[in-house]
Amino acid sequence: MGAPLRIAIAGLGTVGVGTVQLLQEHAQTIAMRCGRPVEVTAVSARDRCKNRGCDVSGAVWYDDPVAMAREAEADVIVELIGGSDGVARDMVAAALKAGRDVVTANKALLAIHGTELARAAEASNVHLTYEAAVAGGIPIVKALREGLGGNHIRRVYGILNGTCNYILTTMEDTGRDFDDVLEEAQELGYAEADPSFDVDGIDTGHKLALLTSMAFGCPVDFEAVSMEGIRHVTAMDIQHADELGYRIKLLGVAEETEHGILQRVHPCMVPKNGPIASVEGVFNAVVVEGDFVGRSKLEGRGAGAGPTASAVVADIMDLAAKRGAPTFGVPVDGLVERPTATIDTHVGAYYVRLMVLDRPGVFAEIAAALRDAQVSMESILQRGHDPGAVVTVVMTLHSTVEAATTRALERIGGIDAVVEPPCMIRIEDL
Ligand SMILES: NC(=O)C1=CN([C@@H]2O[C@H](COP(=O)(O)OP(=O)(O)OC[C@H]3O[C@@H](n4cnc5c(N)ncnc54)[C@H](O)[C@@H]3O)[C@@H](O)[C@H]2O)C=CC1
Ligand SMILES: N[C@@H](CC=O)C(=O)O
Ligand code: NA
Repeated sequence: MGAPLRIAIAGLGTVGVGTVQLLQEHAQTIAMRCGRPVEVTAVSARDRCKNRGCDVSGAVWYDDPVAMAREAEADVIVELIGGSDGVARDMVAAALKAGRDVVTANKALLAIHGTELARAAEASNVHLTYEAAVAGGIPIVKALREGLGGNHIRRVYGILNGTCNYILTTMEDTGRDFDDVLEEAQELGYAEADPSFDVDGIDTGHKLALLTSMAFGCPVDFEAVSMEGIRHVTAMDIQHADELGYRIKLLGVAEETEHGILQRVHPCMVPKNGPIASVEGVFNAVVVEGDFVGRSKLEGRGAGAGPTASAVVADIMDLAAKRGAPTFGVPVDGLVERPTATIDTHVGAYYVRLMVLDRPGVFAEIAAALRDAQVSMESILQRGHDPGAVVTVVMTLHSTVEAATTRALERIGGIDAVVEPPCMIRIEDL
């Protein structure tokens, strides 16, 4: 048995406590598989006196995680605090500068400062690993960097946020309200410190930016991700989707297109019998399409203490066993800038829900707007009939370039009788 791998953990919340518990519960198995034990020698969190249900009394306590990253007697620094700037960024930078390997679950940090931090890791000849940061317990970082490394990847997509998938499937199954289900996801430890990151698609965007870099060998470009969340999806849309043969999922999609790499996050209607629709609750799924492997799908829990700790510990074990890869699959100087495509070049079909005053002539105005924008309608249905009152109109549109759909919907939104901005959800054959 080799010398212990000493680790210092900053952040003892949902993921930090889960990680300590896993390391303690499976200490023997981990030591056997790595050829050396893993010891937690230092910890840092906000409140030293808090009872967390895990024993860290054998570790040195630091009030300041940055000092811990610099000074602790540790080989690996584990950052489980969160946030793209402030203390998380400072402590990761300090650890890398001090020549220590870093494990983090922080996708916000890497999506924004990933290239700079990967460069710092290379300069110190250490590793920066982040399996927990993308799709929680699913080993997608390892799969992309290693298992699928020989492929030319054309598209990577999936359900990357456990909170949103939990909200959408619970709303669908129980008819409960958005806010009520979000609160439950927070209690279960799924949501980000600021849950708007989850429900506005930002967390999915962070993860997608990391997947894109690994899949396409380009620098992380979070700014290029088009993001839309699930706040505007109503119980009515979920019901309509069901009637049309779809389920609604928040997807992140990164794909090679004729205009460049398109990174997009938005709710989608996917066929009920397809491989994405069946992914429920806190589960995530990531699909990778490679030229030699074809389509490969990984599914598992995307959030919560246990699954996330599983991924953090996998990274720690790789470091203990001296297995490592460049942060984004190739050294930073080998990452190649690619042209980026914008969402208005996306081509696809659409579901549109309109709230309109029930009066003659409205359909003609809608049809004219679609005609002038060269958008072809597949179906239109008015739900209910109540002259002078507001009724729901549901349309599906044939495959069209998004710029045209946007143009048509802007005009439709301006029609007097249309009383709310149109709700548009993309339809994908995934
Ligand atoms: N909860 C989840 O399911 C998942 C979370 N993550 C990521 O893991 C990280 C941690 O998330 P959670 O454990 O859920 O958060 P949390 O809010 O439960 O825990 C954060 C911890 O950081 C500590 N902390 C905050 N500011 C600090 C400071 N200035 N100095 C020292 N300690 C400080 C807090 O005391 C707390 O112990 C985040 O980056 C999150 O995005 C990633 C995958 C899944
Ligand atoms: N808030 C995130 C946590 C994991 O990354 C999610 O819900 O997926
Ligand atoms: Na993962």
